[in-house]
Amino acid sequence: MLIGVIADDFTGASDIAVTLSKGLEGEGGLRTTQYLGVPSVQADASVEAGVIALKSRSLPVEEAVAQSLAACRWLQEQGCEQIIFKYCSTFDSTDEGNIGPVTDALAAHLEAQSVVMCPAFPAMGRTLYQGHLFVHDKPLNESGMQHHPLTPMTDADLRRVLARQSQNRVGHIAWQTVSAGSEAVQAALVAQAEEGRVLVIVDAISNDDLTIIGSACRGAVLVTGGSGIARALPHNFIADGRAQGQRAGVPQVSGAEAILVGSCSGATRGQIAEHEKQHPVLMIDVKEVLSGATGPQQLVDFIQAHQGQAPLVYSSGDPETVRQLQQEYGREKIAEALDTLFGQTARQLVAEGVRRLVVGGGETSGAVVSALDLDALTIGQEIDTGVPAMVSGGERPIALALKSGNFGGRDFFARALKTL
Ligand SMILES: Nc1ncnc2c1ncn2[C@@H]1O[C@H](COP(=O)(O)OP(=O)(O)O)[C@@H](O)[C@H]1O
Ligand SMILES: O=C(O)[C@@H](O)C(=O)COP(=O)(O)O
Repeated sequence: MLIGVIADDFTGASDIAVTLSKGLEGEGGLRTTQYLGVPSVQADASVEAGVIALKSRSLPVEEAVAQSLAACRWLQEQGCEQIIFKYCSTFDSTDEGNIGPVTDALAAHLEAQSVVMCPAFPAMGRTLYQGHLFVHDKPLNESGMQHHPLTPMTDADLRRVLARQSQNRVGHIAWQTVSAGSEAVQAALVAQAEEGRVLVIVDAISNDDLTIIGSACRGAVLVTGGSGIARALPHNFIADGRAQGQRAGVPQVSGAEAILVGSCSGATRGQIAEHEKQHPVLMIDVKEVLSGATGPQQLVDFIQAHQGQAPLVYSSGDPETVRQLQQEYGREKIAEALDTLFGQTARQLVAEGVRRLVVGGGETSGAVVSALDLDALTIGQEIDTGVPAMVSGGERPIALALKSGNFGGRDFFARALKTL
């Protein structure tokens, strides 16, 4: 294994897995496998990039650090020369962490002197300029992310956000340096290290910038960012003749279907509204879940009664509904109850023969996939930017699409099921 990724959520893991397997246009990427948690066995020798999906974005800091270090050690045991810590392109975190503390711990473990931190994902409108993160034409804190149920983002200056989370000094490499090329970036990283600035926010506003940064990261033991940071990293190994470049295969699975959605993002709510125009949709009443009046059986019954019609169940609410519910019951209590509900529903559905599953939301995907006890997923065709079709191993494979809340076109849900 050449590149090892520690991803802080499941949708983020599949986003970077498809990026590594695609590589640069016309060249191809690495043979990539996504693992669900830290594997207890060795990886298959054919794997060139291994992505470990954790559900650590919203864990207490100590647990997130411990799990990330365990993942890092396993990846090192598999021979990885470069570790990537993948977080969200909208830098989803709280003032306590977990991006800063996890990067601090990985940098210390790997003895990295300066670490690139670049969540930019221009293909999805996330650009980083003068240390400030934008989502299309809005600063992060006006993009809708200020309403996120678990990790509300209220500051677009990532240097400030990171300084609140990290024990290390935070540095910055501005776009003007990036645009001067990879040697300029390398020299700037050395200069930052000499000043003791270990965590270095690096601007990027285009794929060309990411290619320059990727080239500057040749030989770096630790790189961090959104999936965009990985687009040019396979090239370093392919150019050295250490990998051949490959194209993603298309998984084919037939069987019953379900769509489970817990993301409350504006994009996802728009996709649900679009889906509802032509398909059966069930809204979950969160209060009834908390009182025990609604459980997995109702969800399973709905999905089974509408097989073949792309049935969707969702808990998603608008910012005002979420705010009121959280005020009344508490953020963690709701998230835990919904995670349990979606996890149990998915388990029952698979036991009853569902084989094609689409999930909306990172935490929600983590809850669903963890409940299914899958180990490794093969990466297939990209359905929409950052969302691949994936297939589990074993005699009864399951096809999955795990959609980040903010990703996908308006008709994503129906199209995803057709692709699986
Ligand atoms: N109606 C709701 N009210 C409050 N919280 C909700 C509601 N529906 C879902 N949630 C919670 O919101 C969070 C959404 O996070 P996630 O699944 O990661 O989506 P995203 O990909 O948009 O971040 C989950 O923790 C989920 O349990
Ligand atoms: O980088 C991204 O935007 C995604 O890969 C990601 O991490 C998605 O997280 P969620 O929006 O919580 O699904």
